[in-house]
Amino acid sequence: MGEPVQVALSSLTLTDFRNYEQASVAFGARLVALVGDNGSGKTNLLEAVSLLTAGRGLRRAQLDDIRRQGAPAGWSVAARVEGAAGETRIGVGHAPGETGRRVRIDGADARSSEQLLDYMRVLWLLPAMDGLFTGAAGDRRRFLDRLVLAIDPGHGRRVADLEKTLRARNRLLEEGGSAAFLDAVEAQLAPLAVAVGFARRETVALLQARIRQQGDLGLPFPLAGVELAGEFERDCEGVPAYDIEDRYREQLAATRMRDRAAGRTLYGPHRSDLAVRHLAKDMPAALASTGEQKALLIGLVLAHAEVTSQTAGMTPVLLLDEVAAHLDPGRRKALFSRLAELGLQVLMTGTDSQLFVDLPEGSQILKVAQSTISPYMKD
Ligand SMILES: Nc1ncnc2c1ncn2[C@@H]1O[C@H](COP(=O)(O)OP(=O)(O)OP(=O)(O)O)[C@@H](O)[C@H]1O
Repeated sequence: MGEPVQVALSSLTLTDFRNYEQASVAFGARLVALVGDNGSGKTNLLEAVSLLTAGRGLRRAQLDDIRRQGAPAGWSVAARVEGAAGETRIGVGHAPGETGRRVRIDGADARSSEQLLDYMRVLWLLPAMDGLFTGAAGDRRRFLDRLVLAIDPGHGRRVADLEKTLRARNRLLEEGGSAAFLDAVEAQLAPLAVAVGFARRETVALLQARIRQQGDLGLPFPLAGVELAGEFERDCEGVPAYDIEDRYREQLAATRMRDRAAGRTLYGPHRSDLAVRHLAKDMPAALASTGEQKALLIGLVLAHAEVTSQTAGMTPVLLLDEVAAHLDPGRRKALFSRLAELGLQVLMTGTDSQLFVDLPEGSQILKVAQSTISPYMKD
């Protein structure tokens, strides 16, 4: 496979987006640091970029909550992205009363946000993800689905359809729907479950392979062992897809009473988990120290960025919110040089420009203050 296309945003314009009334920024480098005080709008800027891809963005916010407080009309984010097709103008927006997010590509309305994945893949790490390994399985599953989405653009739609169909089954159970209706819904559910499970397994296998190779790179980030976990996953091991589909349908039909009593479907890929281990210590990631957990997550995201570059043929854009602040200077430097080696565009935030002194030559430091973004000048 050839070299991946290096994808990068060259500009971003925000209109009535969170704390920004109108702000524009030109990105002149792959590694970009955003420096600003607490509450200045750094994460909001990353959120704007995270909305330029399929999904609900890094805060999973309601579309109308994003609109700048007091703004009379809707919000929008417009960007220029350099990639295989040269420069493409992409944009998203929402106005009060509209049901979904509007997506524009080169001046024309796009059918769905999935189309944005043709131009850019985006992944993020946030302070809220510090507890990912110790927290709820649902958060890890969502994180995994985001990893899958960057590699396999159809995954978002499949997961959304799976969730919708599960809700339909749960509603039917609750309302005492007929067996025929339940049969029909379960017949829809089974292939979706198989497709979602299969896409997750593929991504996890690619990550496992990449992480094994990362061992040779000598990076100061511990290697993460990743595995899909859960009853459904266990039952699927070594079973051909068509058998899994049949078995899942049978299982659903046999557990209607139990699921009705529970008020939800208790078995399926919607209950799967991503099990992460600290390989060198041979222990679950949840038992590693806070710093080790952060480093594990960074290692995982670096491996994922490589897998995305290879499988999608384009480098992903990474959003690293307050990641630098938690690393010692040695690890920070190692992270910066690895990001530069991988040719990724990375937008990272911090409250202190000192955090970014070791950025390689040619990186860009921007200052975020009073809802404006400007080149950083030393005081
Ligand atoms: N819809 C909105 N309208 C106006 N302002 C908003 C809206 N939503 C959030 N804000 C404000 O945007 C400001 C910037 O938030 P943001 O999370 O980007 O800060 P930050 O620079 O990342 O700070 P920190 O370093 O504390 O994480 C906050 O003061 C927040 O109250």
